[in-house]
Amino acid sequence: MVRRVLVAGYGAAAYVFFLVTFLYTIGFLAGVGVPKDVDDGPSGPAWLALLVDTGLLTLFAVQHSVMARPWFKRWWTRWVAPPIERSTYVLAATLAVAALLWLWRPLPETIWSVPDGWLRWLFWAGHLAGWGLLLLSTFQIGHFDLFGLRQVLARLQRRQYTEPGFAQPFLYRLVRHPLMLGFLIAFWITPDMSVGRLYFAVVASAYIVVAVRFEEHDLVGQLGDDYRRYQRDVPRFVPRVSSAADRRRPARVESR
Ligand SMILES: C[S@@+](CC[C@H](N)C(=O)[O-])C[C@H]1O[C@@H](n2cnc3c(N)ncnc32)[C@H](O)[C@@H]1O
Repeated sequence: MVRRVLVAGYGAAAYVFFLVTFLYTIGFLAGVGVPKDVDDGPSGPAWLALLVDTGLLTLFAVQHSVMARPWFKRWWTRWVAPPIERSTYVLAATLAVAALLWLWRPLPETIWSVPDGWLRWLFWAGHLAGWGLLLLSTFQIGHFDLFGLRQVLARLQRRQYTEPGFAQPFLYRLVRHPLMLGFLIAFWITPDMSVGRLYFAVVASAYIVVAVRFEEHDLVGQLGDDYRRYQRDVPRFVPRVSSAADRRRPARVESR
């Protein structure tokens, strides 16, 4: 019993840590409500800022990509118990983000700044819509599974955990990667763009384009022709202009 409670506590702590860091990241990129944002930090030569920032982004990319691969999961679940595997992944990813937020060096020169007025509000609305899309997408494919909470809860209740499986709810019938599209929108639609923010957006967007290829490679491995059909029918990031009836009709993918 004590062990199961500890497992649940670990999962809950990892989730809370993620949530706080995620909210801080929104403030960090928006430059609102946080003590250190993307344009704050120690001043120094531009080459040093680029070196440190590239290292931090690379750390996140490597952690995220390697630990998400099926071969890595098979390997490390020999040591990490399956109920806490996802929470440990979330913890590692959050630590990599926290390091980035903490150690990021600014390049604050302005690239663009939308003047006060309706256009600036429009940019803010677009920016927030990106974060909203991201959050909504997590709920469409199982928010609490994605962040490891249902796994530890099942262990606490001595239930067998079953993965939610491949889903095609509304957003996933429009594009294959709505969650990543949310990130892209939040990175690029911003009323104030500095050199540092632009560098972040360029590198993070390039990483997203590469990371979804790895993810799709794994999904083709798991689902075969069903996923290939989904790839053919549903665009990667940019929704097709089609009728509402088309969108209601899911591509034929059975389960993961
Ligand atoms: C961080 S989520 C990102 C999902 C997707 N790339 C997106 O941008 O919306 C990554 C996890 O979602 C899973 N996944 C991707 N598409 C899915 C779908 N349509 N239904 C359920 N899980 C999905 C992947 O297998 C992976 O474990």
